[in-house]
Amino acid sequence: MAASFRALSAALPNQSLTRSPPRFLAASCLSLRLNSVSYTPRRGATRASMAEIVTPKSRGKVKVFDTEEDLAVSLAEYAADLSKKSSQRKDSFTVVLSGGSLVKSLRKLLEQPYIDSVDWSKWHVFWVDERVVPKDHPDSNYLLAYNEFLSKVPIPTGNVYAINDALSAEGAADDYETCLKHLMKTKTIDQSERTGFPKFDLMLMGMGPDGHIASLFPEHPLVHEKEKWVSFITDSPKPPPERISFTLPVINSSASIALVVAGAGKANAVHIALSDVSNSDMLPVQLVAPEGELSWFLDKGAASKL
Ligand SMILES: O=C1O[C@H](COP(=O)(O)O)[C@@H](O)[C@H](O)[C@H]1O
Repeated sequence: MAASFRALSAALPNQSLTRSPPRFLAASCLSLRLNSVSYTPRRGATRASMAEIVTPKSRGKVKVFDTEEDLAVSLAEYAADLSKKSSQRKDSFTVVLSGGSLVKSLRKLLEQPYIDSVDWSKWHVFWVDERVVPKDHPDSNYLLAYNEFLSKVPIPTGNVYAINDALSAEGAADDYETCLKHLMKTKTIDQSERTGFPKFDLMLMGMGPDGHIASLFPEHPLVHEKEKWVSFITDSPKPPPERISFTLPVINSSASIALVVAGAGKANAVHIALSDVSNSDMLPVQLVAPEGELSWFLDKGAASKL
C-alpha cells in the first residue's frame, strides 16, 4: 500500500477509504516544514482574518483563515483580481469549477463590490470533473454550480460548458475533450507552451478527506493518465460511480490553482499534502503542481494538523 495513502488511512480510522486500514503510520509523511508564519491584521469589515504559511517550495502559498466566512471573502477578492488582470489582457477568462463544498465558498462573488465590478461577459466556465448523471440530477456538479452561483451572475449562457449528459461516461469525456480542443484552437482557452495542454486561467478546486481532487482518487490508475485531457471512471469510490475528470497534465498546466479546503475532517490530508515528501504513489492532491501559481485557502479546521 502506498505510503501517503497508508498514513491517511491511519489518520482517518472512521472514514471509509478504498483500501483496508493500515497497521502503522508512515512518520516521514507527516513531517511538515514551515519556513515562516506571518499574520495579517484585520483591516476592515470585508478583510479576512488570516495567517499565511510558507511551505516547501512547490507546495504554494497557504492562507489560513479563522472561519470559512473569512476564507470566502478572500477567495472572492482573489478570483476577482485574477479576472480583472486577465480581462485587461485578453477577451476570455477561463475558470474551472469543482463540485462539492467549493461552490458554496464562491458566494461572496455574488455580493458587492464583485457582482457589479467583475466583467462576467469574459468568463468561460468549465468543470474539472463531473458526475455522469442528467443535468437536473441532485448529484450533478453543473446543477449545484447553477443553483448556487451561475444562475446569479450574468455569464453568457454560451460560455458555460456543461457535459453532454446524453452520453456514456467514455463518450462524455471524449466529447468534453473535443470541446476543449476546439476552444483552444479558437484561442478562447490558452495553450501551455511548456506542455501543449490547455492552460486555464483559474482552477477552483476542492479536495476530499481522502486527498482526492477532481475525480482522481487515491491509488486509482486514472491518476497516472499522461495523454488524455479528459478521462472517465466507472468505479469511483465516492458515489456516483460514473464520472469524467480532467487529467493531471491538464490540471497542472493551469495558470493558477486555488485549492479550497474547509473543515477538520480534511486536516490529515492537508497535512500530508503540504509535507515535503515524495514517494512513488502519492495522494492525488500531492501531485498538484501547476505551471503557474498554487494558492491554498484553508479554514482553521482544515489547517489544524499543520
Ligand atoms: O466528488 C467530488 O468531491 C470533491 C470534494 O468535494 P467536497 O464536497 O469534499 O469539497 C470535489 O472537489 C469534486 O469536484 C466532486 O466531484
